[in-house]
Amino acid sequence: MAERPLAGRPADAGAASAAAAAAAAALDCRVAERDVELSLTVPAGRRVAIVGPNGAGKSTALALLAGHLRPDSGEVHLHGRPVSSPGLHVPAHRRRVVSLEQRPGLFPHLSALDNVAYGPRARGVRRRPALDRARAELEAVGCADLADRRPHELSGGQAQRVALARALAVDPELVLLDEPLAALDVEIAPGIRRLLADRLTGRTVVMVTHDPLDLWAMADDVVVISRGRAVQSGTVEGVLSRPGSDFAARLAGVSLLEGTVVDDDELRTPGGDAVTGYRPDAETAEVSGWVTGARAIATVDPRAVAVHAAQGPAQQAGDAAGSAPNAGSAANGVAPRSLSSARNAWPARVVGLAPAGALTRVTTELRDGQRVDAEVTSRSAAQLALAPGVDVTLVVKAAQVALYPRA
Ligand SMILES: Nc1ncnc2c1ncn2[C@@H]1O[C@H](COP(=O)(O)OP(=O)(O)OP(=O)(O)O)[C@@H](O)[C@H]1O
Repeated sequence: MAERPLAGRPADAGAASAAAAAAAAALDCRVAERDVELSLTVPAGRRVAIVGPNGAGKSTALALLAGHLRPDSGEVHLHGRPVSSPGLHVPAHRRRVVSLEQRPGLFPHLSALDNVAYGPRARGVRRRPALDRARAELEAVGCADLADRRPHELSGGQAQRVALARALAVDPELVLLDEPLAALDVEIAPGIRRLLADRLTGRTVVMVTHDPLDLWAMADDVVVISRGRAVQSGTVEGVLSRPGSDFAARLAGVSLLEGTVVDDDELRTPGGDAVTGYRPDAETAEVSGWVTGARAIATVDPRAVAVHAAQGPAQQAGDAAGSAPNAGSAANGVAPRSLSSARNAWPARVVGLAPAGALTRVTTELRDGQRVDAEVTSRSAAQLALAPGVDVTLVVKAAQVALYPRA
């Protein structure tokens, strides 16, 4: 089994330094001015994405690894060697760390070939082998025919390819990516993403991104940070299939509801809505976390959510279950029961609409303010006259609501 990135505080200092010594990159430090206190371990050959809301501390983590920022306390290790610790700071240019950012940052007065050869030359490689290496790296990113061009003669995508060649020409121990696709046109980005995925496989990479496509295409593991602290980590699939925060849920494209366990297959939200679903973890050891009164989360795929005019479907759900409907509404503040074991019916209010390809994404709020997105055809959105402020009932099959104990 692959080693996992380790986020959060290690149990003791001995374990922490052992993990740091074994890792390709590790930081366990604090930057007081930014209220950032991060612990992160990146195993060799893994590509770890750091995600989180604006201001969470993602760039700070990259700056600590690159050597652009000194921690107030704690340590940064690269390949088992401390590079920042009390009384020690190895400067950026003496770390074998390269960064790819939104701007390629090529030297404007040098050709593409000389830009790529610059790194090996600066590390003492003789001119001819440095140029040979640069040609091979340009070839590998599909830019062999652009070797003689200056940066201003390259398109944005070509410049980013040359920047990748330049980064890899120095055999870095660690590659940092800070949203390298963010400034590219949507037609260009997919090709560069594939190239990065291909060229960075097997290398040790820490990337910052806001795009879930990047996670699936380029990352092995993901660390979610919030307010300067790591709050969840694991494989991309593990984190996105079981998001522990609203932020991770949005990345995964699902809505997240929190509540407390009331039954084997049901949680209740703070607003009193019953959320009936299925438990993917039920057969595993984590079953122990599912006890009445414990905190729990539900994830809901927006495409599984049907939007109905307020109250109507609750009535229908009750009819379908053959029971007397007792649905309340957002207006009267009475919690409607989930009227059938097969269905959920939640009163909600529309708070936003946005195009989502051929569909319309409807963002709604339950009575306790928790958000649930639904994707409906634009025709349905028009027929229901959906607009911010409109009360609706959301209907979701239990089979499409995944329930988990809260970690
Ligand atoms: N140069 C700085 N001096 C002081 N505080 C800073 C500085 N740069 C960032 N901060 C603060 O440190 C915290 C973490 O910022 P950081 O830039 O690392 O977040 P981020 O997750 O990269 O955000 P974004 O997604 O907006 O780029 C924030 O509170 C921010 O305001």
